[in-house]
Amino acid sequence: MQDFHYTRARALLSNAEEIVSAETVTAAVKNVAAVLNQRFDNDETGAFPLVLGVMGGAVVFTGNLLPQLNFPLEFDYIHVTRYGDLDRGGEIVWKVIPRQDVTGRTIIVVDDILDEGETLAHVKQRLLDMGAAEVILAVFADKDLGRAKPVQADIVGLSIPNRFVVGFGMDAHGYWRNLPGLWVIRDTDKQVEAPAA
Ligand SMILES: O=P(O)(O)OC[C@H]1O[C@H](OP(=O)(O)OP(=O)(O)O)[C@H](O)[C@@H]1O
Ligand SMILES: Nc1nc2[nH]cnc2c(=O)[nH]1
Repeated sequence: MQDFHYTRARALLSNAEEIVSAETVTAAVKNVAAVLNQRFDNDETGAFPLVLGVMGGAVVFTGNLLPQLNFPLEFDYIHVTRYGDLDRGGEIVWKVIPRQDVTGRTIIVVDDILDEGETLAHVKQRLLDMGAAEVILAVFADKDLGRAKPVQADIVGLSIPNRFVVGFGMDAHGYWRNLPGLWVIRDTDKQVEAPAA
C-alpha cells in the first residue's frame, strides 16, 4: 500500500504544469499580510481579532501568514471539508466547529482557496449566526469561475484560472499539499485508482 501511494503521488506530478511559482506565492502572502496589518496594526478600537484557519487546506497559508502579522491576535482552527478525495465539491462536512465564544468579536477566516464559494459562505454564516460582530475572509487564491459566487473574499492573495490546482496546502488525493508553488495535474494522470482497502 505504501508503494502504491508513493508511485501514485509521483505519477500525478510527473506531467503536471506549474502555473504559479513559489516566488509569486511568497509575494501574494506578503500582500495579504500587508492589508491585514494596515487594517489592524494601528486599530484605535483595540480590536483583538480571532484568526481561524480552515483546515486542512489553510495549514500552509496560515503558517506563512501568521508570522507576518504585527498586531495582537488569537489563533485557532476550524475544520471543514467538501471535496474529500475528489476534484468536485460535495456536501459540507464539519470536522471541528468553532470552539471559542465568538460573540461580538472580529473574526479573520483564513483559507487556501475560494472556488465555488460554498465552504466560506457556509463558514461565514455560521460565525455570524454564533454572534460574531464581523467576519473578514482572507484567501490565498480566488478561482476565476466567470460567474458570481455566494460569497466574496475581503482579501485575496492571487486570482487564479479555473483549473484544479495542487500545492501550497491544496491536495490531490491527499498528496502534494507541501508544494511551494501551484500546479495543475494532467487529466490522464488522475485516473489511477487506489486498491480496495
Ligand atoms: O469554494 P469551495 O468550492 O467551497 O471550495 C473551497 C474549499 O475547498 C477546499 O477544501 P476541501 O474541501 O478540499 O478540504 P481540505 O481543505 O481538507 O483540502 C479549500 O480548502 C476550501 O476550504
Ligand atoms: N486541491 C484543491 N482543492 C480545491 N478545493 C476547491 N478548489 C480546489 C482546487 O482547485 N484544488
